Amino acid sequence: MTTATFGERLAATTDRYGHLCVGIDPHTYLLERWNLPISAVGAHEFGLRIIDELKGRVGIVKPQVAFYERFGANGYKVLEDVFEAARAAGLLVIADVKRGDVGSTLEAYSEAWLTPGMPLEADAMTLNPYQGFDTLAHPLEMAEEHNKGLFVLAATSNPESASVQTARRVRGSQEGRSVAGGIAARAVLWNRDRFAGRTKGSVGVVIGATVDLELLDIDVEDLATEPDTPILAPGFGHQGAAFEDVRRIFGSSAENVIVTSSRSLLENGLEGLGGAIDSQVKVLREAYK
Ligand SMILES: O=C(O)c1cc(=O)[nH]c(=O)n1[C@@H]1O[C@H](COP(=O)(O)O)[C@@H](O)[C@H]1O
Repeated sequence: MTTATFGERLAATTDRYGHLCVGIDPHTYLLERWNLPISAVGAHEFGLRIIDELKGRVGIVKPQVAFYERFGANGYKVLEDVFEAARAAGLLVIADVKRGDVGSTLEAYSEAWLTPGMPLEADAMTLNPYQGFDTLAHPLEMAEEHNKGLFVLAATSNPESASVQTARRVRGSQEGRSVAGGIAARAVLWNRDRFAGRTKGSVGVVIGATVDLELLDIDVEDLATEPDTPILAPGFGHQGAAFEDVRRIFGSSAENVIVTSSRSLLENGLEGLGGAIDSQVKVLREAYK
């Protein structure tokens, strides 16, 4: 039996559980609100309790590594446990690491997060392509080899991103596409090349739900051409985008969108988390009807 690609596993997960992905982001103020210590131990408890609460409700988690990394070696140790618990619970794990560097160094990052059997193995990782899309050669090959996924930052949700990502590239004397649009186009091309004949690609892009797609000149329809390009979409909830607008924002690509949500769920405390998840799942179910 051949192993399913990341894109296929992602589609099976969203078919079963819907499009919500819960971000595991143990901010200091959230650890305080959850009555947990501001330490690796607190971040450990936080992650495990969220995973417990998610079982059977949601299919995808996205631990934000920075909140663990700040506790040094202990932070990494407990992150390994959080990944293991998530995997044991049958969740797809997206390591939110946003790595980017020269190609030879990025190879080591991708070995850490994408190699089967490594302590920090995840199903997918986030990558920063702003040293040039071609620096991603190693993670792209490694993801294909191990049936992993990648999410490449294209149009990020933060307001500061526009100054870089809306910039137009110049081709001869012609104004070309936006920087973000160029990144998205490369991901689409990669999927067409490497996943031809499949319905889903495994190389996704990050497009914030808060961005102005017209200004960026990104046509999301291009991402919904088989093999579809998955979209990791932060910006819902705390950053201002409304969950009910997912179809309006992403059009025919909405089927391939992972709706990620962290603070707007986690601010409800452990007692309120289950209810908050259920209500976001319900709103999304309506939006996808
Ligand atoms: O890659 C990401 O997940 C990401 C990309 C982006 O453009 N914007 C963005 O907010 N994120 C991450 O998504 C999460 C958003 O958290 P909330 O705003 O609390 O839902 C954080 O972990 C961010 O690091």
